[in-house]
Amino acid sequence: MERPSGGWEVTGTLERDAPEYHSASRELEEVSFGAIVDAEREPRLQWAAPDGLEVAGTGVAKRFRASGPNRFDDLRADAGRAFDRLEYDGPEIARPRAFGGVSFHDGHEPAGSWDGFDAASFVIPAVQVTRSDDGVWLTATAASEDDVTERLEQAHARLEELPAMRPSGNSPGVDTTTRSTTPAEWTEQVETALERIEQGELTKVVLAQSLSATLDGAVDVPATLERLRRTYPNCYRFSFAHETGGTFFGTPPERLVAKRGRTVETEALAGSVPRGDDPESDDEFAATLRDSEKVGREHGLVAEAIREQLDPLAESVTASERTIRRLATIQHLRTPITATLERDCHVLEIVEALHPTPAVGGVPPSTAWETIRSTESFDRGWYAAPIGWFDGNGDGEFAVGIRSAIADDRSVTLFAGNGIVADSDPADEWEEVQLKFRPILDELQ
Ligand SMILES: C=C(O[C@@H]1C=C(C(=O)O)C=C[C@H]1O)C(=O)O
Repeated sequence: MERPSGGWEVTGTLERDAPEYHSASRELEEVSFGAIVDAEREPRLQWAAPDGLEVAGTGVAKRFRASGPNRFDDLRADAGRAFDRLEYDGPEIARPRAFGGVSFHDGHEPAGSWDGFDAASFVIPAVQVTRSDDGVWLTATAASEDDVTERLEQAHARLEELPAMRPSGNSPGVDTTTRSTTPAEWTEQVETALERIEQGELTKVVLAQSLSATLDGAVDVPATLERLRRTYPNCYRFSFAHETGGTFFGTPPERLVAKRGRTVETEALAGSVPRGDDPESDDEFAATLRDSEKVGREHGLVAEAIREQLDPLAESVTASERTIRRLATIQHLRTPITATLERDCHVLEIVEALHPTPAVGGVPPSTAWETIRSTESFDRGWYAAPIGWFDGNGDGEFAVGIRSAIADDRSVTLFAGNGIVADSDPADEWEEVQLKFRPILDELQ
Protein backbone atom coordinates (compact mmCIF):
# COMPACT_ATOMS: atom_id res chain seq x y z
CA MET A 1 0.00 0.00 0.00
CA GLU A 2 1.22 3.45 -0.80
CA ARG A 3 0.86 6.45 1.41
CA PRO A 4 1.11 9.50 -0.79
CA SER A 5 1.56 12.81 0.97
CA GLY A 6 -1.75 14.20 2.08
CA GLY A 7 -3.72 10.96 2.32
CA TRP A 8 -4.16 7.21 2.09
CA GLU A 9 -4.61 5.09 -0.94
CA VAL A 10 -6.71 2.18 0.25
CA THR A 11 -6.59 -1.23 -1.38
CA GLY A 12 -9.32 -3.85 -0.94
CA THR A 13 -7.13 -6.18 1.07
CA LEU A 14 -6.21 -3.67 3.74
CA GLU A 15 -9.60 -2.60 4.98
CA ARG A 16 -8.35 -1.96 8.50
CA ASP A 17 -6.49 1.01 7.06
CA ALA A 18 -9.62 2.56 5.58
CA PRO A 19 -9.92 6.22 6.64
CA GLU A 20 -12.17 6.79 9.63
CA TYR A 21 -11.88 10.54 9.49
CA HIS A 22 -11.92 12.87 6.54
CA SER A 23 -10.83 16.43 6.50
CA ALA A 24 -10.80 19.16 3.85
CA SER A 25 -10.16 22.90 3.68
CA ARG A 26 -11.26 25.91 1.70
CA GLU A 27 -10.08 29.47 1.75
CA LEU A 28 -12.06 32.07 3.69
CA GLU A 29 -12.47 35.81 3.63
CA GLU A 30 -11.06 37.60 6.68
CA VAL A 31 -13.18 36.85 9.74
CA SER A 32 -12.88 37.78 13.42
CA PHE A 33 -11.71 34.75 15.40
CA GLY A 34 -13.37 36.16 18.49
CA ALA A 35 -16.66 36.30 16.58
CA ILE A 36 -16.26 32.64 15.58
CA VAL A 37 -15.71 31.52 19.15
CA ASP A 38 -18.56 33.74 20.31
CA ALA A 39 -21.02 32.41 17.73
CA GLU A 40 -20.32 28.68 18.02
CA ARG A 41 -21.09 26.15 20.75
CA GLU A 42 -18.69 24.37 23.12
CA PRO A 43 -16.19 22.93 22.90
CA ARG A 44 -14.53 26.00 21.50
CA LEU A 45 -10.96 27.13 21.58
CA GLN A 46 -8.55 29.79 20.49
CA TRP A 47 -4.80 29.45 20.02
CA ALA A 48 -2.29 32.02 18.81
CA ALA A 49 1.49 31.82 18.77
CA PRO A 50 3.71 34.90 18.69
CA ASP A 51 5.06 33.90 15.25
CA GLY A 52 1.67 34.28 13.64
CA LEU A 53 -0.24 30.97 13.58
CA GLU A 54 -3.72 31.65 14.84
CA VAL A 55 -6.54 29.13 15.18
CA ALA A 56 -10.16 29.11 16.30
CA GLY A 57 -11.81 25.71 16.67
CA THR A 58 -15.28 24.49 17.57
CA GLY A 59 -17.04 21.15 17.88
CA VAL A 60 -15.45 17.71 18.11
CA ALA A 61 -14.32 15.49 15.25
CA LYS A 62 -12.23 13.43 17.67
CA ARG A 63 -11.42 13.79 21.35
CA PHE A 64 -8.48 12.32 23.25
CA ARG A 65 -8.56 12.05 27.03
CA ALA A 66 -6.10 10.49 29.42
CA SER A 67 -5.14 10.55 33.08
CA GLY A 68 -2.59 9.06 35.44
CA PRO A 69 1.13 8.47 35.05
CA ASN A 70 0.77 7.05 31.51
CA ARG A 71 -1.28 9.93 30.21
CA PHE A 72 1.26 11.00 27.57
CA ASP A 73 1.77 7.44 26.24
CA ASP A 74 -1.98 6.84 26.16
CA LEU A 75 -2.58 10.11 24.34
CA ARG A 76 0.13 9.37 21.81
CA ALA A 77 -1.23 5.92 21.09
CA ASP A 78 -4.81 7.17 20.70
CA ALA A 79 -3.84 10.14 18.60
CA GLY A 80 -1.54 8.01 16.44
CA ARG A 81 -4.40 5.63 15.64
CA ALA A 82 -6.76 8.48 14.78
CA PHE A 83 -4.34 10.50 12.66
CA ASP A 84 -3.22 7.34 10.81
CA ARG A 85 -6.82 6.90 9.69
CA LEU A 86 -7.41 10.53 8.83
CA GLU A 87 -7.39 11.55 5.19
CA TYR A 88 -6.81 15.25 4.58
CA ASP A 89 -7.26 17.21 1.39
CA GLY A 90 -5.94 20.74 1.70
CA PRO A 91 -2.87 22.95 2.26
CA GLU A 92 -0.40 22.04 4.98
CA ILE A 93 -0.99 25.21 6.97
CA ALA A 94 -4.68 24.38 7.46
CA ARG A 95 -4.13 20.69 8.29
CA PRO A 96 -6.22 19.29 11.14
CA ARG A 97 -4.49 19.49 14.50
CA ALA A 98 -5.38 18.36 18.01
CA PHE A 99 -5.63 21.26 20.48
CA GLY A 100 -5.71 21.03 24.25
CA GLY A 101 -3.61 20.64 27.31
CA VAL A 102 -2.78 18.63 30.36
CA SER A 103 -3.01 19.36 34.05
CA PHE A 104 0.05 20.37 36.03
CA HIS A 105 0.06 17.02 37.82
CA ASP A 106 -0.99 13.63 36.42
CA GLY A 107 -3.11 12.85 39.51
CA HIS A 108 -5.45 15.79 38.75
CA GLU A 109 -9.22 15.28 39.19
CA PRO A 110 -11.49 17.48 37.05
CA ALA A 111 -13.63 18.96 39.84
CA GLY A 112 -14.65 22.31 41.30
CA SER A 113 -13.55 25.21 39.11
CA TRP A 114 -11.64 22.66 37.00
CA ASP A 115 -14.80 20.73 36.16
CA GLY A 116 -14.46 19.55 32.53
CA PHE A 117 -10.66 19.85 32.51
CA ASP A 118 -9.24 16.32 32.45
CA ALA A 119 -5.66 15.41 33.33
CA ALA A 120 -5.11 15.44 29.56
CA SER A 121 -7.65 16.51 26.97
CA PHE A 122 -7.24 17.29 23.28
CA VAL A 123 -9.74 17.83 20.50
CA ILE A 124 -9.49 17.71 16.72
CA PRO A 125 -12.15 20.36 16.12
CA ALA A 126 -15.05 19.64 13.77
CA VAL A 127 -14.48 23.14 12.41
CA GLN A 128 -11.05 24.73 12.48
CA VAL A 129 -10.19 28.18 11.17
CA THR A 130 -6.50 28.91 10.62
CA ARG A 131 -4.90 32.27 9.96
CA SER A 132 -1.26 32.65 8.95
CA ASP A 133 0.76 34.55 6.37
CA ASP A 134 -0.87 32.22 3.83
CA GLY A 135 -4.35 33.60 4.45
CA VAL A 136 -7.42 32.34 6.31
CA TRP A 137 -8.58 28.75 5.90
CA LEU A 138 -11.60 26.81 7.01
CA THR A 139 -11.01 23.12 7.72
CA ALA A 140 -13.77 20.62 8.50
CA THR A 141 -13.20 17.12 9.84
CA ALA A 142 -15.86 14.39 10.01
CA ALA A 143 -16.45 10.65 9.61
CA SER A 144 -17.19 10.65 5.86
CA GLU A 145 -16.35 12.74 2.83
CA ASP A 146 -20.02 13.68 2.44
CA ASP A 147 -20.17 14.87 6.03
CA VAL A 148 -17.04 16.95 5.49
CA THR A 149 -18.52 18.59 2.39
CA GLU A 150 -21.73 19.38 4.24
CA ARG A 151 -19.86 20.63 7.32
CA LEU A 152 -17.64 22.84 5.17
CA GLU A 153 -20.64 24.34 3.41
CA GLN A 154 -22.63 24.94 6.56
CA ALA A 155 -19.68 26.39 8.46
CA HIS A 156 -18.78 28.57 5.47
CA ALA A 157 -22.32 29.95 5.33
CA ARG A 158 -22.29 30.70 9.07
CA LEU A 159 -18.83 32.25 9.06
CA GLU A 160 -19.63 34.42 6.03
CA GLU A 161 -22.21 36.20 8.17
CA LEU A 162 -19.64 37.06 10.83
CA PRO A 163 -17.76 40.37 10.90
CA ALA A 164 -14.09 40.69 9.90
CA MET A 165 -13.54 42.65 13.13
CA ARG A 166 -15.21 42.32 16.49
CA PRO A 167 -15.16 45.12 19.07
CA SER A 168 -12.66 44.26 21.78
CA GLY A 169 -15.04 45.73 24.36
CA ASN A 170 -14.38 47.26 27.74
CA SER A 171 -13.18 45.77 30.99
CA PRO A 172 -16.09 44.26 32.93
CA GLY A 173 -14.92 45.85 36.21
CA VAL A 174 -13.95 44.02 39.39
CA ASP A 175 -16.36 44.04 42.32
CA THR A 176 -14.52 41.98 44.93
CA THR A 177 -11.33 39.93 45.06
CA THR A 178 -10.47 36.93 47.25
CA ARG A 179 -6.96 35.63 47.61
CA SER A 180 -5.92 32.03 48.21
CA THR A 181 -3.06 33.33 50.32
CA THR A 182 -2.70 36.32 52.67
CA PRO A 183 0.68 38.09 52.90
CA ALA A 184 1.20 36.50 56.35
CA GLU A 185 0.42 33.01 54.99
CA TRP A 186 2.72 33.63 52.04
CA THR A 187 5.59 34.62 54.34
CA GLU A 188 5.05 31.42 56.31
CA GLN A 189 4.94 29.32 53.12
CA VAL A 190 8.12 30.86 51.74
CA GLU A 191 9.88 30.42 55.09
CA THR A 192 8.90 26.74 55.21
CA ALA A 193 10.28 26.31 51.68
CA LEU A 194 13.47 28.13 52.74
CA GLU A 195 13.89 25.72 55.67
CA ARG A 196 13.66 22.78 53.29
CA ILE A 197 16.21 24.46 51.06
CA GLU A 198 18.52 25.05 54.01
CA GLN A 199 18.21 21.42 55.05
CA GLY A 200 19.33 20.42 51.57
CA GLU A 201 16.08 18.65 50.60
CA LEU A 202 15.23 21.21 47.98
CA THR A 203 17.11 23.63 45.74
CA LYS A 204 14.19 25.50 44.18
CA VAL A 205 10.42 25.44 44.35
CA VAL A 206 7.89 27.59 42.52
CA LEU A 207 5.07 28.56 44.88
CA ALA A 208 1.89 30.03 43.45
CA GLN A 209 -1.25 31.81 44.57
CA SER A 210 -4.71 32.27 43.15
CA LEU A 211 -6.81 35.40 43.12
CA SER A 212 -10.56 35.16 42.51
CA ALA A 213 -12.34 38.21 41.18
CA THR A 214 -16.10 38.73 41.16
CA LEU A 215 -16.90 40.97 38.23
CA ASP A 216 -19.46 43.74 37.70
CA GLY A 217 -20.40 42.19 34.36
CA ALA A 218 -19.87 38.92 32.50
CA VAL A 219 -16.36 38.34 31.20
CA ASP A 220 -16.04 38.24 27.40
CA VAL A 221 -13.00 35.97 26.95
CA PRO A 222 -12.42 36.55 23.19
CA ALA A 223 -12.59 40.33 23.74
CA THR A 224 -10.23 40.07 26.73
CA LEU A 225 -7.78 38.06 24.62
CA GLU A 226 -8.01 40.66 21.87
CA ARG A 227 -7.14 43.43 24.34
CA LEU A 228 -4.29 41.30 25.70
CA ARG A 229 -2.99 40.88 22.14
CA ARG A 230 -2.46 44.62 21.98
CA THR A 231 -0.69 44.92 25.33
CA TYR A 232 1.27 41.65 25.10
CA PRO A 233 1.80 41.20 21.34
CA ASN A 234 4.70 38.76 21.68
CA CYS A 235 2.94 36.31 23.96
CA TYR A 236 0.85 33.25 23.21
CA ARG A 237 -2.92 33.51 23.58
CA PHE A 238 -5.23 30.62 24.29
CA SER A 239 -8.71 29.78 25.53
CA PHE A 240 -10.40 26.43 26.08
CA ALA A 241 -14.07 25.97 26.90
CA HIS A 242 -15.35 22.40 27.20
CA GLU A 243 -19.02 21.40 27.28
CA THR A 244 -19.03 21.65 31.06
CA GLY A 245 -17.12 24.02 33.33
CA GLY A 246 -15.50 27.36 32.75
CA THR A 247 -13.08 28.77 30.19
CA PHE A 248 -9.35 28.49 30.83
CA PHE A 249 -7.51 31.30 29.07
CA GLY A 250 -4.26 33.17 29.21
CA THR A 251 -1.40 35.00 27.61
CA PRO A 252 1.79 33.08 28.41
CA PRO A 253 5.17 34.56 27.49
CA GLU A 254 6.84 31.17 27.85
CA ARG A 255 7.31 28.53 25.18
CA LEU A 256 7.58 24.98 26.45
CA VAL A 257 8.40 23.53 23.04
CA ALA A 258 7.99 24.04 19.32
CA LYS A 259 8.90 20.93 17.35
CA ARG A 260 9.07 20.41 13.62
CA GLY A 261 10.72 17.25 12.35
CA ARG A 262 13.92 16.84 14.33
CA THR A 263 14.20 20.52 15.32
CA VAL A 264 13.16 21.54 18.80
CA GLU A 265 12.98 25.08 20.15
CA THR A 266 12.47 25.81 23.80
CA GLU A 267 13.65 28.32 26.38
CA ALA A 268 14.44 28.94 29.99
CA LEU A 269 12.38 31.85 31.26
CA ALA A 270 12.99 32.54 34.94
CA GLY A 271 13.89 35.59 36.98
CA SER A 272 11.47 38.52 37.13
CA VAL A 273 11.65 42.27 37.78
CA PRO A 274 9.15 45.09 37.13
CA ARG A 275 9.29 47.54 34.23
CA GLY A 276 10.65 50.95 35.21
CA ASP A 277 8.72 54.20 34.93
CA ASP A 278 11.37 55.65 32.59
CA PRO A 279 14.10 54.18 30.35
CA GLU A 280 16.78 54.58 33.05
CA SER A 281 14.93 52.76 35.79
CA ASP A 282 13.80 50.17 33.23
CA ASP A 283 17.44 49.48 32.38
CA GLU A 284 18.38 49.43 36.05
CA PHE A 285 15.82 46.71 36.71
CA ALA A 286 17.09 44.77 33.70
CA ALA A 287 20.64 45.13 35.00
CA THR A 288 19.64 43.56 38.31
CA LEU A 289 18.29 40.59 36.34
CA ARG A 290 21.63 40.21 34.57
CA ASP A 291 23.84 40.86 37.59
CA SER A 292 22.05 39.32 40.56
CA GLU A 293 23.83 36.20 41.76
CA LYS A 294 20.53 34.82 43.12
CA VAL A 295 18.65 35.33 39.83
CA GLY A 296 21.57 33.92 37.86
CA ARG A 297 21.61 30.79 39.99
CA GLU A 298 17.83 30.36 39.79
CA HIS A 299 17.85 30.86 36.04
CA GLY A 300 20.81 28.53 35.57
CA LEU A 301 18.92 25.74 37.34
CA VAL A 302 16.11 26.01 34.80
CA ALA A 303 18.38 26.13 31.74
CA GLU A 304 20.42 23.21 33.06
CA ALA A 305 17.36 21.07 33.80
CA ILE A 306 16.00 21.68 30.28
CA ARG A 307 19.31 20.69 28.78
CA GLU A 308 19.44 17.51 30.88
CA GLN A 309 15.87 16.56 29.97
CA LEU A 310 16.54 17.00 26.25
CA ASP A 311 19.92 15.26 26.24
CA PRO A 312 18.65 11.65 26.06
CA LEU A 313 16.46 12.52 23.05
CA ALA A 314 18.84 14.83 21.24
CA GLU A 315 21.87 14.67 18.99
CA SER A 316 22.78 18.20 20.09
CA VAL A 317 21.42 20.83 22.47
CA THR A 318 22.49 24.47 22.17
CA ALA A 319 21.77 27.26 24.63
CA SER A 320 22.18 30.80 23.29
CA GLU A 321 23.17 33.80 25.37
CA ARG A 322 20.89 35.05 28.10
CA THR A 323 18.68 37.95 27.05
CA ILE A 324 16.06 40.14 28.70
CA ARG A 325 12.45 39.47 27.77
CA ARG A 326 10.57 42.75 28.20
CA LEU A 327 6.80 42.59 28.52
CA ALA A 328 4.43 45.48 29.23
CA THR A 329 4.46 45.02 33.00
CA ILE A 330 7.40 42.70 33.77
CA GLN A 331 10.86 41.68 32.55
CA HIS A 332 12.34 38.19 32.59
CA LEU A 333 15.69 36.59 32.05
CA ARG A 334 15.55 34.30 29.03
CA THR A 335 17.84 31.68 27.52
CA PRO A 336 16.76 30.39 24.10
CA ILE A 337 17.55 26.66 23.72
CA THR A 338 17.46 24.64 20.51
CA ALA A 339 18.01 20.93 19.98
CA THR A 340 18.32 18.53 17.09
CA LEU A 341 16.66 15.24 17.90
CA GLU A 342 18.45 11.95 17.41
CA ARG A 343 15.32 10.58 15.74
CA ASP A 344 12.01 12.18 14.91
CA CYS A 345 9.71 11.60 17.87
CA HIS A 346 6.29 12.88 18.92
CA VAL A 347 6.14 16.38 20.40
CA LEU A 348 4.27 14.85 23.36
CA GLU A 349 7.44 12.89 24.23
CA ILE A 350 9.27 16.17 24.53
CA VAL A 351 6.45 17.76 26.47
CA GLU A 352 6.56 14.82 28.86
CA ALA A 353 10.35 15.07 29.21
CA LEU A 354 10.25 18.80 29.92
CA HIS A 355 7.17 19.30 32.08
CA PRO A 356 7.38 20.68 34.66
CA THR A 357 10.59 22.61 34.09
CA PRO A 358 11.94 24.23 37.27
CA ALA A 359 10.51 27.51 35.92
CA VAL A 360 7.14 26.32 37.27
CA GLY A 361 8.03 23.24 39.39
CA GLY A 362 11.38 23.01 41.10
CA VAL A 363 14.52 21.01 41.82
CA PRO A 364 14.45 18.13 42.56
CA PRO A 365 11.08 17.74 40.81
CA SER A 366 9.46 15.24 43.16
CA THR A 367 10.33 17.10 46.38
CA ALA A 368 9.27 20.33 44.68
CA TRP A 369 5.88 18.84 43.79
CA GLU A 370 5.43 17.46 47.28
CA THR A 371 6.23 20.93 48.68
CA ILE A 372 3.80 22.58 46.25
CA ARG A 373 1.06 20.14 47.16
CA SER A 374 1.53 20.45 50.90
CA THR A 375 1.82 24.25 50.72
CA GLU A 376 -0.58 25.68 48.13
CA SER A 377 -4.20 25.95 49.21
CA PHE A 378 -5.73 25.85 45.72
CA ASP A 379 -5.86 23.38 42.84
CA ARG A 380 -3.35 24.22 40.06
CA GLY A 381 -5.46 22.36 37.52
CA TRP A 382 -4.13 23.34 34.08
CA TYR A 383 -2.23 26.39 35.40
CA ALA A 384 1.51 26.30 34.56
CA ALA A 385 0.97 23.13 32.51
CA PRO A 386 1.55 22.41 28.79
CA ILE A 387 -1.10 23.98 26.53
CA GLY A 388 -0.94 23.70 22.75
CA TRP A 389 -1.36 21.45 19.72
CA PHE A 390 0.07 18.49 17.83
CA ASP A 391 -0.54 17.15 14.33
CA GLY A 392 -0.49 13.82 12.53
CA ASN A 393 3.29 13.96 12.03
CA GLY A 394 3.88 14.41 15.76
CA ASP A 395 4.93 18.03 15.27
CA GLY A 396 3.44 20.74 17.43
CA GLU A 397 3.85 23.65 19.78
CA PHE A 398 3.18 24.09 23.49
CA ALA A 399 3.20 27.13 25.76
CA VAL A 400 3.49 27.00 29.55
CA GLY A 401 -0.01 27.84 30.82
CA ILE A 402 1.00 30.82 32.99
CA ARG A 403 -0.47 34.38 33.08
CA SER A 404 -3.71 32.45 32.99
CA ALA A 405 -7.13 32.26 34.61
CA ILE A 406 -10.29 30.23 34.67
CA ALA A 407 -13.44 32.22 33.94
CA ASP A 408 -17.08 31.48 34.51
CA ASP A 409 -19.54 34.24 33.67
CA ARG A 410 -18.97 36.82 36.42
CA SER A 411 -16.11 35.18 38.24
CA VAL A 412 -12.50 34.72 37.20
CA THR A 413 -9.75 32.96 39.15
CA LEU A 414 -6.21 34.02 38.22
CA PHE A 415 -2.98 32.16 38.99
CA ALA A 416 0.58 33.35 39.49
CA GLY A 417 3.72 31.99 41.09
CA ASN A 418 7.39 32.65 41.66
CA GLY A 419 10.57 30.68 42.13
CA ILE A 420 11.87 30.36 45.69
CA VAL A 421 15.58 29.65 46.17
CA ALA A 422 18.06 30.20 49.02
CA ASP A 423 18.14 33.96 49.82
CA SER A 424 14.57 34.54 48.63
CA ASP A 425 12.84 37.30 50.52
CA PRO A 426 9.10 36.65 51.11
CA ALA A 427 8.13 40.30 50.58
CA ASP A 428 10.04 40.58 47.27
CA GLU A 429 8.58 37.28 46.09
CA TRP A 430 5.09 38.54 46.96
CA GLU A 431 5.63 41.62 44.79
CA GLU A 432 6.81 39.54 41.84
CA VAL A 433 3.76 37.29 42.08
CA GLN A 434 1.50 40.37 42.01
CA LEU A 435 3.18 41.51 38.78
CA LYS A 436 2.20 38.20 37.19
CA PHE A 437 -1.48 38.70 38.02
CA ARG A 438 -1.41 42.01 36.20
CA PRO A 439 -1.83 41.02 32.54
CA ILE A 440 -5.29 39.56 33.12
CA LEU A 441 -6.26 41.60 36.19
CA ASP A 442 -5.56 44.89 34.38
CA GLU A 443 -7.94 43.78 31.61
CA LEU A 444 -10.70 42.97 34.08
CA GLN A 445 -10.71 46.08 36.22
C1 LIG B 1 5.24 30.83 37.59
C2 LIG B 1 5.13 31.89 36.80
O1 LIG B 1 6.16 32.38 36.04
C3 LIG B 1 7.38 31.68 35.92
C4 LIG B 1 8.33 32.02 36.99
C5 LIG B 1 9.25 33.04 36.83
C6 LIG B 1 10.14 33.46 37.98
O2 LIG B 1 10.16 32.77 39.01
O3 LIG B 1 10.80 34.50 37.89
C7 LIG B 1 9.40 33.69 35.60
C8 LIG B 1 8.70 33.26 34.51
C9 LIG B 1 7.91 32.01 34.54
O4 LIG B 1 8.68 30.94 34.15
C10 LIG B 1 3.83 32.60 36.63
O5 LIG B 1 3.74 33.52 35.83
O6 LIG B 1 2.85 32.22 37.31
